[in-house]
Amino acid sequence: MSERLLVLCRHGQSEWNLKNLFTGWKDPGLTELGVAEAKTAGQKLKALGLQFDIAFTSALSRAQETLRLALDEIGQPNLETIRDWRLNERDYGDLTGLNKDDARKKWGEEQVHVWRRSYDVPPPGGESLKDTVARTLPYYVQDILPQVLQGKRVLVSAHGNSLRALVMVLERLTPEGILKRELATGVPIVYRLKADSTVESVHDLAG
Ligand SMILES: O=C(O)[C@H](O)COP(=O)(O)O
Repeated sequence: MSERLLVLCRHGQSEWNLKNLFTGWKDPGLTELGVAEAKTAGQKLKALGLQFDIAFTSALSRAQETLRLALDEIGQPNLETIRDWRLNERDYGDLTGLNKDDARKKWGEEQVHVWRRSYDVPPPGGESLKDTVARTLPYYVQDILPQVLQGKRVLVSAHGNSLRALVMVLERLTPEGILKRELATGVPIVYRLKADSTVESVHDLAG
């Protein structure tokens, strides 16, 4: 029986995560901690005996670098990898580059939380989670899911909000449910899917 294995992993801490800046489509590299988180992610997957047949990542270097470091740990440095902008972080629009605490002081805690975590309220000039779902979900359905259903073991290295978009669909979360769903940096989530593409099991490798 095929495994129908799908692992989603948010990139390790980036330079802008450390500085607490809205990042979106900007392309900072990983911090030392981010590098360590990426390696730990690979070690955890290896410890579970997981191997992969194909990987997907975004067009941004923090996700690509996380994938490279994790695959080195797993012992699959040359795994076939597909990069696509549709897995990029949500575009944070006019907030990009601003400090998140400064934004809270300027617009208030509640407004900033709505921009960061609501389903359909976009930050000024940027993408809502709904807009992000509108590009990541078709990509998942057309390019990633068929590989999983064919029995390929799939690893996806991407971003907090592009992965929240997929988690919302996989875990059938409501717009209220996704509000509270946080993805930690460098923590793989291991899904096994049923033949009908719904989730059979989910295992968050935090801690
Ligand atoms: O783009 C960013 O700033 C982060 O990667 C995700 O930020 P968030 O947790 O504020 O959505």
